Amino acid sequence: MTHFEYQNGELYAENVPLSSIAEQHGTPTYVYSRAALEQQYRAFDEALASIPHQVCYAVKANSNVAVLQVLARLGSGFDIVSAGELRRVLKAGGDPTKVVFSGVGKTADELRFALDTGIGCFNVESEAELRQLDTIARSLGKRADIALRVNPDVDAKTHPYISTGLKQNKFGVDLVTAERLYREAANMGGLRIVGIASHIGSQLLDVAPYLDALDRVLALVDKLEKAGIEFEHIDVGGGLGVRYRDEQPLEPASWAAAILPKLAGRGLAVHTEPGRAIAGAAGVLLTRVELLKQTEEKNFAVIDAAMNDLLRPALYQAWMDIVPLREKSGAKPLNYDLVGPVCESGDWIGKERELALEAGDLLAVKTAGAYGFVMSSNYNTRGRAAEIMVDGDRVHLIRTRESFDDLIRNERLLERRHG
Ligand SMILES: Cc1ncc(COP(=O)(O)O)c(C=O)c1O
Ligand SMILES: N[C@@H](CCCC[NH3+])C(=O)O
Repeated sequence: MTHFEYQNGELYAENVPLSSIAEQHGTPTYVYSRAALEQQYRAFDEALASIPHQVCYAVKANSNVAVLQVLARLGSGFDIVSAGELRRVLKAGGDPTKVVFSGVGKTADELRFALDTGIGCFNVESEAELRQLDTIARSLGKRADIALRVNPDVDAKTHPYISTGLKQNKFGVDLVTAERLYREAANMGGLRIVGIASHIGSQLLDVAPYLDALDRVLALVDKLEKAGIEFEHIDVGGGLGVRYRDEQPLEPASWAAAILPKLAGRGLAVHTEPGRAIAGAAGVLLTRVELLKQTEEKNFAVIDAAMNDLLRPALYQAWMDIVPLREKSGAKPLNYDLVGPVCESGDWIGKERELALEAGDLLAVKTAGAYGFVMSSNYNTRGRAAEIMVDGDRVHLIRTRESFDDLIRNERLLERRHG
């Protein structure tokens, strides 16, 4: 069930008409549904209920502290990739012992901070990181709980920019290196082996690559267990896709039903790191038509949301659904390219859409809750959008729109030269 639906020709978020939010808070504005976030988190939690498990929401998908707070209250763990994300989790009241730290470039300061915070697991992505973590942990008189992120070299059949489990990708360590490193890690005084991890890509629509990756990872687990190395958990990563257009994504329940038999009888807990599948359909981006512009070739609708607000179309040629906040009856649709005001030809949000538009119309870009606001920038000195959380009939402003003062606050004029 979606939490963004039309009632009497008006698009609602839960019990609130989105046009009232656009009128009160302006556009562009991201709007999230608390009920949708909760529903998706619970879908994963329940899908894995038959074995010990931890759902670690991938913070990078949508890191607003109110979003994290909603999930923390349900008992979610978190997959982080920076100290900044860890600070957000802590601010949101997340339990540090349920945090896993992924990422190919963790700095010494980040490792120290995460050790001091007592996070649940470091998902180590290289030999250099393994050695550095061991050294830092020993210098602090601690032992870091680790998993190696294994790169199983499987094709997740997704956009090349969001595929992560092929050997040409920068993520993780290959299976042969992982075996050697586990044996070495077992003798490192600053480390404690607790798990093994893999994450093969994002927006996956098929379970086959997960099963393929799992077979390869479990073969390594078997080898290492024979050598006396024991694991408490296996982290199967995130990556489950959502429907942007006509994709048929797997529900968490059918995904879990496919992978869990492979883990039966092993005594391993399972961790997963979904981002998009929890936050994607829980958000929309509200935007207004600034003006219409006809050229010889095209009908353009210039809207007030641009690539700096929502990068996915420009970066991945991603198709995202764009719908009016108020359905119009009788108006004749035309074929529009919906473009933003940024000075780049790649600045479009949708191409060749049949819509009946006038200046001032309000629109929603759907399924924008994941990799939306988090990938926004200040390009063209545009402030970042506001963010709103709807909860039943309540509307919470969870991030104010960035003002011009916010944008230039940290910049300094050169000091005048003396003499
Ligand atoms: C290590 C890791 N875990 C989890 C995720 C979340 O992916 P998704 O949002 O596709 O579930 C990512 C991003 O691809 C990732 O790199
Ligand atoms: N930003 C990507 C997903 C990246 C996943 C992180 N490794 C997207 O919008 O599809």
